[in-house]
Amino acid sequence: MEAIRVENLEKRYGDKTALNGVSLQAPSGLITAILGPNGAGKTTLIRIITTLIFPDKGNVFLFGEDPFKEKKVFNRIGYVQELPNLPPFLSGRELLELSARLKSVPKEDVKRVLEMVGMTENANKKIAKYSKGMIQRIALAEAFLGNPEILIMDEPNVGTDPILNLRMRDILNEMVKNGTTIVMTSHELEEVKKLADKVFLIYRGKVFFEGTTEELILRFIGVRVILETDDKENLLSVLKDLDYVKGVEMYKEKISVELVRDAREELLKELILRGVKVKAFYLDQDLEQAYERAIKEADGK
Ligand SMILES: Nc1ncnc2c1ncn2[C@@H]1O[C@H](COP(=O)(O)OP(=O)(O)OP(=O)(O)O)[C@@H](O)[C@H]1O
Repeated sequence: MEAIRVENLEKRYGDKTALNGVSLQAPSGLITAILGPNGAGKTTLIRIITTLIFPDKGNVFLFGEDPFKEKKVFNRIGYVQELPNLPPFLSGRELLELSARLKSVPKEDVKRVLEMVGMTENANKKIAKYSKGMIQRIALAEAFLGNPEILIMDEPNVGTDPILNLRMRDILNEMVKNGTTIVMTSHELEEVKKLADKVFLIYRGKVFFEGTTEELILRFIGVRVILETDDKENLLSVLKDLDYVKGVEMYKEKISVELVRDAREELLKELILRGVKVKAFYLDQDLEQAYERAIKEADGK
């Protein structure tokens, strides 16, 4: 069953349409990423799911319940806002203790979440004195309080350093293993590629693509295999004979081979059979390029 279901959401700000009929489902116990260029409608969607704003039309269901009617469902959710605006006069620890009380989470959990985000040492400093990354860490810690069943994060990687990103990946994977459903928006495609089980690409208030990152790559780049060999001549002569090879591009050490269909196995067998010594053979996984092409297609270019 899906933890989050959104049906036909519409939202206008004056004459600006932010959401133009968005439907999506976030499957339970998986990580779903919402992608899209600036202004696509991602934050508007997250704000409606978390009931911070009302939609003009459409429905939201969290565990099958309407959160606009069943406020109790919020005890089961952790939420990280885009560019969190935390009270500067509190320390990180004070904020978390306050949140724990509001969420009816035992105070001891504050220690655990501070450790998770590496903020134990800085916990007693006032938020006013925190760096951007530290604020983000505390916002994440707040969302982790009480082990939420759904974790919703709007651009969690803004301001975070590579060490935290690495740690975050472990934390999120661990949470998912324990059954948490995660929904995040992000412009950090490398993080998305490593984390997301499913992505929704939003463009001008509509879902333009839904699938895995691999499917996004296959649809917008096609099947491209990257080969590395010291035996380029032999390789090229084999490739010339194969009707499923659409194009070949040469780079310094690599050769990119575009296929008309997913004939990876056949190609590898053929190369081995004809004695081409292949050092590396892998699918082109350039999510950034696939994303760029998807946006161009969405834009009708
Ligand atoms: N409070 C508001 N008043 C008026 N227009 C708004 C408001 N909030 C968002 N918009 C507009 O709605 C559209 C969607 O904005 P939204 O913030 O949801 O996009 P986003 O995909 O989250 O963008 P970003 O990647 O830049 O965070 C944009 O055109 C934006 O200008």
